[in-house]
Amino acid sequence: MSDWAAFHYHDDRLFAESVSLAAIAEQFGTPCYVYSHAAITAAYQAFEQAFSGREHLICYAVKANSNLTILNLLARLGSGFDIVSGGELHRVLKAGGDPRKTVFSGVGKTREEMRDALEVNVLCFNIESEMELLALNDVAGEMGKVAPVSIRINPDVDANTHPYISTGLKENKFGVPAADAERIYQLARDLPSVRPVGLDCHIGSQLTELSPFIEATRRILDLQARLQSLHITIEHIDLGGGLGIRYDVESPPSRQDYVKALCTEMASTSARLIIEPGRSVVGNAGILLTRVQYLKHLPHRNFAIVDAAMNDLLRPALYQAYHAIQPVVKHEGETQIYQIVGPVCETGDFLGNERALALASNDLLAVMSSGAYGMSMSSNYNSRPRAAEVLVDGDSVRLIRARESIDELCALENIIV
Ligand SMILES: Cc1ncc(COP(=O)(O)O)c(C=O)c1O
Ligand SMILES: N[C@@H](CCCC[NH3+])C(=O)O
Repeated sequence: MSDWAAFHYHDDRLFAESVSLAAIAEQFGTPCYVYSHAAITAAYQAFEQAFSGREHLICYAVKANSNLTILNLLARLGSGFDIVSGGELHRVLKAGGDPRKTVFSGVGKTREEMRDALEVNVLCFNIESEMELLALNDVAGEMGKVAPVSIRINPDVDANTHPYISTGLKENKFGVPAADAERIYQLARDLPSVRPVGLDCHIGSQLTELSPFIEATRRILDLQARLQSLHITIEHIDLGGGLGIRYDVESPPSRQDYVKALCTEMASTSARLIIEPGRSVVGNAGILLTRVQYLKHLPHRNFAIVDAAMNDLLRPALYQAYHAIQPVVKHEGETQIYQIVGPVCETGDFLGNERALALASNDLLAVMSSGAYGMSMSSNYNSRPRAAEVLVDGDSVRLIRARESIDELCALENIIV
């Protein structure tokens, strides 16, 4: 399935699989995230098939989209998970995910989160500093356990992506410098309650070329050889996530070419290959459905004020990220250039700039490529309840997260007089 194939026009009306988005807006209201079961399945299976027999594990990065139904769908497809918090661990377990196929990443795991993960025997902790290693050794020791660990290496490779989502440069907070790795692995080997089992790196997100992945893999393999000479044997190599998707005119490598390139680099080792894709599994499997409230035609600029905002989809405001915006029903009318903005009281609250559209009040728009880092980064800013989420499968559409109510927004607050 090609990237946007799940969302297609039929007689000028935009559909998700076999369901019209206008019908979804009618039934569930807007703003509403709409995901395609077929697109998620196809993306996952494209990764899976590309390994063609090589020992591997796909650990879907939960942060990209952590809806329980989506995690459950991926778990049933055989996916493992990459988590970065106790909250994400809880979601994986609740969704039926297997903790023994779960890797725990993140620079600031708390001792309580370590305990919870040890309790359920996660596959591996991706350790990001020496202090964290010592803390885990301590926690595991208290529990009478030995924690399996990988050290996340910062390979100092430029991912050529937005600076906020580049993670593998030496100035980034992630991982340990390659120069310190041998010493930290020896420490891990000698500590009583951790056991080094893997090597880990993740250089950034929305990468559109293979070369940084290849460069990072080579540096990791070099390190594996140096560890072997210290008699530290690595059972798995986790190369993280980061494969980009098409938002606009990008042409990232296919999932197949990406996996094949990693497998080629890894041909000399029998270590199991782990990848942690997030965006490339769910990004183009979701859209944000929103309705135009008001149009404001000014001499110098036209605004379309829609009912979704930066609290629903933060990426444009945070990274000036581009998301295509398509009419749900194409109609006649004068095409004008609009800034598509939300109701939030911030000038940075926009979903798209300079978009040529023929619009009328009450029109529906689809903000494309919103399946990853959309709902999972949403907030209640301006006391706006979070959007509903639905999953389309063929001609069926089901609510997978109800729209939040105003009462729920205040539920944890007390008035102290
Ligand atoms: C450790 C780790 N693994 C995996 C991912 C998933 O990345 P992506 O959604 O770009 O595939 C991220 C986010 O960039 C991450 O920080
Ligand atoms: N939130 C980012 C990706 C961050 C990846 C987290 N390591 C985005 O929307 O593009």
